[in-house]
Amino acid sequence: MAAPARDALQFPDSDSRPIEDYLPPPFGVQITRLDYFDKPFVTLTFATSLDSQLAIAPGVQTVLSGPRSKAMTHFLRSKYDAILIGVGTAIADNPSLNCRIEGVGGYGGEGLVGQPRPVIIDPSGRWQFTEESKVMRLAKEGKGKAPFIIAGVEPSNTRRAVLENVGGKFLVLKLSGEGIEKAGSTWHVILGALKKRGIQSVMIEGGGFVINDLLGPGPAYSLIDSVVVTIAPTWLGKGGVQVSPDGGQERLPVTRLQDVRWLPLGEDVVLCGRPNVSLR
Ligand SMILES: NC(=O)C1=CN([C@@H]2O[C@H](COP(=O)(O)OP(=O)(O)OC[C@H]3O[C@@H](n4cnc5c(N)ncnc54)[C@H](O)[C@@H]3O)[C@@H](O)[C@H]2O)C=CC1
Ligand SMILES: Nc1nc(O)c(N)c(N[C@@H]2O[C@H](COP(=O)(O)O)[C@@H](O)[C@H]2O)n1
Repeated sequence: MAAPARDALQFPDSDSRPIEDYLPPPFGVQITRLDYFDKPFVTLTFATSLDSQLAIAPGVQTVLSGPRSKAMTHFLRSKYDAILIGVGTAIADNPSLNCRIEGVGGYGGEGLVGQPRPVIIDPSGRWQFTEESKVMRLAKEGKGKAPFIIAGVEPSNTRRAVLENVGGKFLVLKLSGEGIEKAGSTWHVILGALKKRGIQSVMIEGGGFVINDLLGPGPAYSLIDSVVVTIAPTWLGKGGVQVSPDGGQERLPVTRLQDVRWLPLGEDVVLCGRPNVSLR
């Protein structure tokens, strides 16, 4: 018998229906890609202020989403095989990276059904996690899956032991040097490796480097299937972590989203859209 979900969140069908088209198939729209590359379905999702900032200062966790859009993020987490962040976010936020919607595994549901696999990109081993880091503790408690850490160098035996103790693993990939350009980008390497391990869908939550890199002028932009952005009614002011990819006038028609839907959720608004419509 599953434990009662005391701290679980609710997200009603009336709120989730307009978002479903932007989720991975079979729930969302089936996408036929002309530029065939075997990768998971990718949704870029994050919360920003009115001045396009993710956090009030580098390394500082900043609450932007209100209760309904926060529940929306957790609903999204239940629909993806994996949730991915960069190491800057792991260090700044000590995040849970689990799904706390009522009825998923660990929150009233069975096993770990509906829990995404946390994936942290940490090429040079900056994240000094311990068994008390939230994501590790939740994995131990059966409230989330154990993380995969994408590394660029072999980890120490100590780090490997802590991670493997909770059921996680290191994926050591070549993230620099020769071969990256041939692959397309580091994102091609990362997403290709996740697909090979059976991950069919990934929601990418941030932080600033990750989002700006994916939206920037490189080939990684073509890997994004949908975008779900929460916009909170607040300004954070200069000096924060900004979403503002490198670009230029000539890129504007390419980076404008299509199939756009705006959904008010409490005091926030959620923007859904698709880049790359021409790739389908
Ligand atoms: N409002 C929101 O929705 C969110 C806010 N945040 C905020 O963002 C801030 C963290 O952002 P950043 O410092 O920019 O860090 P980040 O989380 O984007 O991590 C950047 C680091 O990850 C590694 N990395 C990421 N992608 C890589 C790739 N393709 N290849 C090789 N290495 C890669 C690199 O070491 C890079 O320096 C924090 O303040 C956090 O609170 C983070 C996520 C969501
Ligand atoms: N949707 C959303 N709204 C905000 O206001 C945020 N600050 C974030 N941040 C992201 O959520 C992670 C923290 O949440 P959990 O502890 O995992 O529940 C954080 O790491 C960012 O990825 N997101």
